[in-house]
Amino acid sequence: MPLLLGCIADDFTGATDLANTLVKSGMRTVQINGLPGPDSAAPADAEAIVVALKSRTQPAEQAVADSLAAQTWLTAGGARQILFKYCSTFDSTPLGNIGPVAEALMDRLDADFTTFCPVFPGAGRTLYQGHLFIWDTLLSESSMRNHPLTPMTDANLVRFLQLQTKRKVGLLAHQTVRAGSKAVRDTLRELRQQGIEFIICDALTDEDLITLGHAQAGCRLLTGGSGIAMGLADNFRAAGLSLPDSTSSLPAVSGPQAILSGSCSEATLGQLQYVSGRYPFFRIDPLALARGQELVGRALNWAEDKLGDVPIVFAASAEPATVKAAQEKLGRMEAGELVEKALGKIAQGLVERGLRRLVVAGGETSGAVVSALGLKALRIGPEIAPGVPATVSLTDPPLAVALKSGNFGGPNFFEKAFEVMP
Ligand SMILES: Nc1ncnc2c1ncn2[C@@H]1O[C@H](COP(=O)(O)OP(=O)(O)O)[C@@H](O)[C@H]1O
Ligand SMILES: O=C(O)[C@@H](O)C(=O)COP(=O)(O)O
Repeated sequence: MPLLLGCIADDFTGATDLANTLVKSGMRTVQINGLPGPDSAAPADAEAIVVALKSRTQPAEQAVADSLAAQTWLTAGGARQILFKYCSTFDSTPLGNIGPVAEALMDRLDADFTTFCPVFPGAGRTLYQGHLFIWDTLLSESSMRNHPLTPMTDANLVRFLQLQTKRKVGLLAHQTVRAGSKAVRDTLRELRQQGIEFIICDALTDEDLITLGHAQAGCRLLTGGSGIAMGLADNFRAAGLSLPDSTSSLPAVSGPQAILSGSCSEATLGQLQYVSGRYPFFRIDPLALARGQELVGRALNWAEDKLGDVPIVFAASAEPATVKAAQEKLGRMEAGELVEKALGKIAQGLVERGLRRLVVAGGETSGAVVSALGLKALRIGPEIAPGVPATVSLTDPPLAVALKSGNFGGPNFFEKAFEVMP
């Protein structure tokens, strides 16, 4: 079966979230971590490939360059449609990177418009009249307003995306989505005739997302959260490209287990609280790292007699006031990088000491850890929680890995992850 769908995810947890949706919709999917070399071949049996980048928080120019390189590779591999995946909470800053990356992809693919829909009802993300809600709360009033790298303080995505682009941004409202795919297609055409090239799409339910997906059969580019992928497999089937059912079984991986967390999201803080006292816990303090304390070595010595069946935890995660204090001393990005580097080195040290089963919390953190470990590709398995699948790395020996987006999962997520992981 040839490659059908090429996806570019702006972070690593987002990539596994999308790959999870694609596998559930019946597409054989492989996740590639980081930019593939221009000469590396696309995996032969994948119908969908998700390239995981760390472009959410890069300078916009770099994010654009990496995204275009990923698109070039995917298109050369045969992808008929490109999906740019960003966060269901639209994580970005007024400077980008969602707008600039979408513009560059549109130009490259010669598309005259593209749609934006971060909606993920399973995780409580809905969009109504252009306003993004997290369950019953506007994005700007949710804990996302305190995000360490991309604080989100405007729930009106039409207004917010307009700050990132010179293209005219408009809205495809929920009434149209409810009216079905034909109404969506007609309205997209009308909006384009009015000179609107960036179209934010309302959606409240999985059904709405499927309608939006069906309406965009054959479009070269679409953008959104993982939910926008729900209807795409149907389009390929309808075009006569029969997809065999993908299997979500993974090879069993046994051995010592650990959790690495750099996520400061509310859900992660609750999940860490749940395991503190149950699992051995080592705290990483960015201020201590900045003072040059050899925390990585200490963490690995501490782990030496604890690595085993009971997961051990390394976490820098902290409440907003503590994060703010560290950022004021070190800088926002600098504090993040210090922590990410330390967690990456700890992950390397743990694998050298026999670690085989790993859960990472946080998108940026996952990017840093997976890159430090050189896990170039992941096979996607069963779902642990909405948006978080169990995966196994295509390395020798394989590692069982779960990459958890900051705000995903219930309070007992970590416990559940080790149960579901193969
Ligand atoms: N105590 C801390 N102080 C400052 N920054 C931190 C702290 N702990 C983690 N960070 C940084 O915060 C960022 C969290 O982002 P990420 O890993 O994407 O988590 P999430 O998925 O929850 O958004 C990372 O760059 C991480 O290194
Ligand atoms: O769409 C989502 O919410 C996730 O797939 C995602 O991208 C989350 O990012 P992090 O919270 O930074 O892990």
